[in-house]
Amino acid sequence: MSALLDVSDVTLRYKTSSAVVTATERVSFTVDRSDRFVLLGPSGCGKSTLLKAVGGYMKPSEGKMRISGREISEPGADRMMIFQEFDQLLPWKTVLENVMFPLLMTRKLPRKEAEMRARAYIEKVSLTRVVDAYPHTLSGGMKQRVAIARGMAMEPDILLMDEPFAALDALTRRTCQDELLQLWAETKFTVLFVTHSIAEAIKIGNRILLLSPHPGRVKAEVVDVDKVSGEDGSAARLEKQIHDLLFADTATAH
Ligand SMILES: Nc1ncnc2c1ncn2[C@@H]1O[C@H](COP(=O)(O)OP(=O)(O)OP(=O)(O)O)[C@@H](O)[C@H]1O
Repeated sequence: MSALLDVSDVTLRYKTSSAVVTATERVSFTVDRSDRFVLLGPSGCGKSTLLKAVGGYMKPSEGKMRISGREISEPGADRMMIFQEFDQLLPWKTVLENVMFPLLMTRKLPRKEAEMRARAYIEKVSLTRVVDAYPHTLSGGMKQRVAIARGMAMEPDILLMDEPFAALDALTRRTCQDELLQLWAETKFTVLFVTHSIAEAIKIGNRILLLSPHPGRVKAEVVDVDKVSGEDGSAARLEKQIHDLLFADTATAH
């Protein structure tokens, strides 16, 4: 069976008026259906850039990206992005209207079905009681859950999440991580998740791709994370192993 997402030897560059910045170099990985695939690496290694490219917002300078066998050339409703920022919702629309918005914009569903679909996903993220509220009346965690409901309601082939919980306090962050895993257990969606937190990568991912510092290159892939971190004390051991892998060069350089 071929992979849902196939990233093959991808180099991503930014060309500014004064310089060319190589964000990632010859990165390859594949994501299968129902994977919780994490891109992990230090700040500046190109994780967000990779996600942007998978989203279709940036073209590789070299290499190819395919989703369900089709080359990625532009954004599409088969890939929904969820960002870190709390301001990704439309402030003049209610929670319900925000979740319905992409369903209507892309003409995926007629209004009545879109509303039913949106209400179902709002319930999944436990926000039914604020369905008619405006974003400015919600906490950061609630706004992120609305963004997740909006992405999931489109039932895309893959959800692209760029450090969605990074700006939350520790307790809310843990709750949101637990909720995401609960949602995954219910619907087995596919997610490509960016983080620079090793602990978050181990908690969220079943596979983790480790990227080197700028420019990002693949250092290693950790597979079967569920199995490893399910055993007693093994999450802590895995966290240390990943830390050592990620920072091996830095340690020897100093
Ligand atoms: N619009 C841009 N123009 C020029 N260079 C950019 C642009 N966006 C990012 N970069 C550069 O590309 C590299 C990768 O950035 P990117 O944001 O993808 O990294 P990241 O791993 O997601 O980092 P962080 O965890 O801090 O968000 C960095 O060197 C960054 O300065």
